[in-house]
Amino acid sequence: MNILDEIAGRTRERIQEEKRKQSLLDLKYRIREQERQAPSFYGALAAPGMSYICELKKASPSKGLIAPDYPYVELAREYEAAGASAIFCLTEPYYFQGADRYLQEVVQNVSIPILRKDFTVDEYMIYQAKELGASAVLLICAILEEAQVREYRQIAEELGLDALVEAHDEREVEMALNAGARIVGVNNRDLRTFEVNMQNSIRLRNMAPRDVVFISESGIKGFEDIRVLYENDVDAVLIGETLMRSHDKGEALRQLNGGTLEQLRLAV
Ligand SMILES: O=P(O)(O)OC[C@@H](O)[C@@H](O)c1c[nH]c2ccccc12
Repeated sequence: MNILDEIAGRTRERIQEEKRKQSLLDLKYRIREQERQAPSFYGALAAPGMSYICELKKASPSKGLIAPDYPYVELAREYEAAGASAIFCLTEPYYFQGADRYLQEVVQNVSIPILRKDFTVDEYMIYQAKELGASAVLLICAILEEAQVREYRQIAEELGLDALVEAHDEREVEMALNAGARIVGVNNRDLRTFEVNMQNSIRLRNMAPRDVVFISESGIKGFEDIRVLYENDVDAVLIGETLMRSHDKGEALRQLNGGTLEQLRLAV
């Protein structure tokens, strides 16, 4: 069994437990009481120029512990001040050491959109994301059927959330588009082997129409990576480890952007 299937299985168990504490019906009821409308994730990324999405990730299966000290609210504020268009907040507890409350607190402390980064395997998780205040959810093609991607995307939409559909190869990009995805992320890291290849998103970019927001994810380390992606019509980049490990987030983003804030139009 590969790591992705393992995480998906563990997530199913976790969600079953959570449902026992609060049923889907109760959760739906709580959401109806909610007044806050989260900022648009799609809108933030569709802006002209390269958009930067920064990730809050304490640990990962491929890298182990990345940030022993994890002041997530402070980090989120730094990302926002540095010009990030959006933030991905890991909530998966067992492999990424995330937590729902990280997301909940971050949402209350920044005004840019936040995506709940988790392994969505049940509609319940989309309602949870809404309750936590997220602007978007992640749907990973490799652990879902096309019909599920479509259904989950529609549920998200009904709740006013965007869905980022993550794909890794031709077949999955096709699946994402068939399921009606408006935001497609291509992971440069093969979650089955952990290998990173930037050409992956460049190669797949042309499969998606121009109005689909296209995100290149993982393994992005410097300006050269970003420049090539930008020249190949990638709308946004998702950066985790490089930023988590840098002390000055503003300076790190400026370097990624080629030493300036203008060249690729980092939105500040
Ligand atoms: O830390 P990196 O190499 O910059 O990667 C970030 C992000 O792309 C990666 O964390 C990621 C991409 N897709 C995911 C799905 C689940 C968990 C994590 C991920």
